[in-house]
Amino acid sequence: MVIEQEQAQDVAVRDFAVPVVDLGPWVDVDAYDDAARARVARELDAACQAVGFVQVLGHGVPDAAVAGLASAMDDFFGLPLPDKRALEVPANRGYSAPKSESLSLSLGVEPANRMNDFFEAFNVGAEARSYAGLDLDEADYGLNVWPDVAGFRERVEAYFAEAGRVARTLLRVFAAALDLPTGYFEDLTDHSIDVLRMNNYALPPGEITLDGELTGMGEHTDFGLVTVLWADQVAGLQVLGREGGWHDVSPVDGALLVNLGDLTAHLTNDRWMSTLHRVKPPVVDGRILRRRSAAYFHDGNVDAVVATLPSHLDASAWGGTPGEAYAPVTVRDHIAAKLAGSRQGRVNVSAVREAARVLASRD
Ligand SMILES: O=C(O)CCC(=O)C(=O)O
Ligand SMILES: [Fe+2]
Repeated sequence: MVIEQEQAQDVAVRDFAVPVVDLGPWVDVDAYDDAARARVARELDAACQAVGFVQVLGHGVPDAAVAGLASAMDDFFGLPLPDKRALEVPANRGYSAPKSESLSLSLGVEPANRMNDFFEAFNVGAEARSYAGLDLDEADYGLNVWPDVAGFRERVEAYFAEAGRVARTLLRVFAAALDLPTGYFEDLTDHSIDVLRMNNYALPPGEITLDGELTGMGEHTDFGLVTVLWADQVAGLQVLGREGGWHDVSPVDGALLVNLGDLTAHLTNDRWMSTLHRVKPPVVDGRILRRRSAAYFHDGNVDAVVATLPSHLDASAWGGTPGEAYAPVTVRDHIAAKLAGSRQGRVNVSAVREAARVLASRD
């Protein structure tokens, strides 16, 4: 019996793959028919159930926008540390120096070791004033700060607009995949808290003493509805499979990774997965290979209440408890609880289901 279980585990590890979905029919709408769009919705539904991570092609983001983002990141992260630290601000914006965030605390789990989260990041995002005509509070959104680097803001904003378009397109496909009208999520997202986090995984030059196993970014789930993740092809990203093992993930040429956040798990009562993931930078001769990624978080309107969809209240069909649903939560309260964990070192006791999965994966 034990051997059978081990063999099943081996097969699960071998067969793990992040599905590739071509979004073309939803991006280049005139070139495709409804049947093609329905097919994409079915593929996305299957991927969201099985893995919670997808690689999307046909997203329509020009190569030049991605190249511009990457070069802007290189220019910024190449600055001397004091110049970068001058852009540290209290809100979820600006610069975060290495080891200043602890993402596993956002789930209520103590980091497995003290070398956790060896990445630096720079965040920009939607500001309350981006949504003209709505009386929104800047404190809920945050104000951007920009480095004094020629063309940085233009390059980052160009990519930000493209990633936001992809995220909004994905929510239309999600609605179709969930048998809802395609505009269903617009009320939840028309003044969405969106943040682009540019990550740079690098150790300072010199010798490093490894204190336990090195982690680039601790295991976590993303907070919001959906994340559009550009990552270069340097190994490091790992995602937790349904069977409880960690798997390396590297995007195919031209693909953007997409993963679901907690709020989508809330909506679908865990039929779709807010998948745990982490980054393990490869250490070669005591040095980390540099790795870059940029995560566009599409989190939803600050005042939206996210509740399980009426069609998803009975979770028994996908292995859950009949009638069990997540408690409705506002986007504001959910994000605040998660950020208090990752940025202020406070354990987030409300993330019970995610924390249980992290702990199970360490056994
Ligand atoms: O670096 C990566 O590939 C993942 C980044 C990530 O998970 C995040 O920023 O939330
Ligand atoms: Fe993430």
